Amino acid sequence: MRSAKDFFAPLAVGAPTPVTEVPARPSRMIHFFDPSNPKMAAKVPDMVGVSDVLLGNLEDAVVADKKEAAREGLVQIAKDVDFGEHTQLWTRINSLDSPWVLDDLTRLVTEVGDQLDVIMVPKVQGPEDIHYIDRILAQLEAKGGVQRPILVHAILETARGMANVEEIAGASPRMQGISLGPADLAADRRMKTTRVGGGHPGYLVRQDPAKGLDGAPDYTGERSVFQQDLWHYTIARMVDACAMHGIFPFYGPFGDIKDTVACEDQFRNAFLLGCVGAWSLHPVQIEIAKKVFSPTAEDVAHARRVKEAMPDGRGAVMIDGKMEDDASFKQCMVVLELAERLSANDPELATMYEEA
Ligand SMILES: CC(=O)SCCNC(=O)CCNC(=O)[C@H](O)C(C)(C)COP(=O)(O)OP(=O)(O)OC[C@H]1O[C@@H](n2cnc3c(N)ncnc32)[C@H](O)[C@@H]1OP(=O)(O)O
Ligand SMILES: O=CC(=O)O
Ligand SMILES: [Mg+2]
Repeated sequence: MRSAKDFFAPLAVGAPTPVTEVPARPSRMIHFFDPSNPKMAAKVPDMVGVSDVLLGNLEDAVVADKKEAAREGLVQIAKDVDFGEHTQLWTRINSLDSPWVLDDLTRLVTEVGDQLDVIMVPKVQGPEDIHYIDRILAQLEAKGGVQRPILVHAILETARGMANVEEIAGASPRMQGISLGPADLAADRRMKTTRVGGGHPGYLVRQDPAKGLDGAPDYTGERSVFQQDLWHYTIARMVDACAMHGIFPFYGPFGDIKDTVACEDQFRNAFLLGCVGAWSLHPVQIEIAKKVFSPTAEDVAHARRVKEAMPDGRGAVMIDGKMEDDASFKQCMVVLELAERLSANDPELATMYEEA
């Protein structure tokens, strides 16, 4: 562990100074595209301003013989496309034990380092992986003359990464956030699922049997079942680790593209638990994330009323029959700050909140 006094010092001569606070930029959806897929790549310019984050994926879902094409495609996109002020460009590099990662980092940082906001690192096992990335990024930033530090986002998708999540979150001032990677995590944990995120009909609780006429349980009667959330523990723990270190938690992929209803539910669970965004794998998921990860007009209106009733955030008042005090005031401030930040980039949202 570095001492507190040199935590924010650059890790290579000539590298930019690390940030002391992670910028809170709108990141409701991290939209994945494969830069080696000409159809997807061609859509990137039109998605600027539509998606908060566009991520050129180099890892899983890109076949081995397309790895170089994906890397070069992303370099070209970063050079050609103006991402403007409101859309960030991220990449997901190959895993640290893969034959591609060193070239991913070297090529991208030295060639288009100033265009890249965040590098997502898959299968992070512990703080040592972030320390490795931290140092090599500093060396490459110095070599490429990169002006601002590239931030790092870890995917939580191994049991060991899960066990080390707090240390991962605090491993470097570059840490921007963490995403849950439910597909790899399920495999690594040896869960018996075959899906990319979301729930499972077999993971449920069943109502107790009613009593029969003889007072004994009637095991033949109808009983309600309630599907449970496979990811509750993991997301909640990730959210705490991120909040503790001032970085941002995200839900990852939802693979059932056609099930837009369950996708919205999964995203909303993550939002309510504290996540700021989720991955979008298909254009249809961008709108779902935008809807879910923007506070509702109703919540914004309520938060404003609480703020008006308690201008200094202290005391206790009744609003619509409910007690509000310092703690609910703070929750309202979280909602209002997010609404303000999002509406600064989104005139439609700004109008919706004005009219709320
Ligand atoms: C567990 C993990 O690691 S998850 C992260 C890794 N996985 C990914 O990144 C997957 C990204 N997404 C995809 O590859 C695709 O969306 C798929 C394979 C899921 C579905 O693709 P398709 O069957 O082509 O979907 P569909 O036919 O509905 O596509 C409609 C159009 O949207 C385009 N499109 C689909 N996905 C995307 C995308 N992510 N970004 C941009 N455009 C896209 C298609 O190219 C197609 O274009 P066209 O109308 O010009 O032909
Ligand atoms: O990379 C994401 C995952 O779910 O695995
Ligand atoms: Mg994965």
